[in-house]
Amino acid sequence: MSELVIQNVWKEYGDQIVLENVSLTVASRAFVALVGPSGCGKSTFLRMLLGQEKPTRGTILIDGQPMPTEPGPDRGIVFQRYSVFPHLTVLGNVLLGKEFSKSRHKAKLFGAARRNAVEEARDLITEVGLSGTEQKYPVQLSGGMQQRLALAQALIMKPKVLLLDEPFGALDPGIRAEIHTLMKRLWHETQMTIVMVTHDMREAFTLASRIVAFERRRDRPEEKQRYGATITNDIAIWPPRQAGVPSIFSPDRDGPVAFLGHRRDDLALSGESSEAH
Ligand SMILES: Nc1ncnc2c1ncn2[C@@H]1O[C@H](COP(=O)(O)OP(=O)(O)OP(=O)(O)O)[C@@H](O)[C@H]1O
Repeated sequence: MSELVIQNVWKEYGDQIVLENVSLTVASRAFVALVGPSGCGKSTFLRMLLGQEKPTRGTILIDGQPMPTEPGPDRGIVFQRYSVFPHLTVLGNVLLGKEFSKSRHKAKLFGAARRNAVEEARDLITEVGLSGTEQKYPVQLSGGMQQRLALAQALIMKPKVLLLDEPFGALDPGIRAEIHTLMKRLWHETQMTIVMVTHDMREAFTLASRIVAFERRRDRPEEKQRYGATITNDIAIWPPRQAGVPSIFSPDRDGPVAFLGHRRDDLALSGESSEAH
């Protein structure tokens, strides 16, 4: 639901140039997969989109505004591991964002606000296929279930942009395929803009609307530290994919789109309808 504009971004750590002159416009409701060799700066790039790291040079705009210098509720993130809190139950993990957004220090909700938040959290837990696990702790869940929980935890804040750092990298192939189907459905329902780092090209082609490859163009080993990675390939998936518009061409097309609360308002106005697809 948000456009990201990255303009001539460089990232350096001391003498090391990690990213060199990266420019990229990510359309609203796109699903971009970032691929590239290990250590080329994909996670660093994602952290800049989160607002956790600042570019050394260049600008990042979100919906035309400079990227805030701190993570905020409009940007969610899921990592390969450690996205969820081990000492909180499933319900507690999903509620956490809501609690912090109400009271940074106490992180508690009361009365009707709590009841509404609990209801919303339970709906989301059901949505990601974890119904019945509300009182369990992450250690009692499988890896795939923990990643479903991490998605619910990120989604409760209704982020406009979801950042995924190899979220399914540690999962077995079968579990991964299941969670891919969920991920696609959630993308269509929420119509978020998604940027996902992955090492798995099959995953990139299964999920993304666009694949962007980072690499060091100039690669003289003796000068490696002095060159950063930049975009060397940019592939648009055909037939085009867009959140909210499941494709009839896709062999693994998702079921009907239900919309998770933050439906794109102009969908009805433009006469588009998910039922038509
Ligand atoms: N906070 C930091 N301080 C100093 N150097 C850093 C920092 N974060 C990342 N780097 C360096 O930046 C480079 C890129 O790291 P990054 O984790 O972004 O790569 P990546 O492409 O995501 O790698 P991988 O695919 O292996 O996860 C690495 O050489 C890393 O050591």
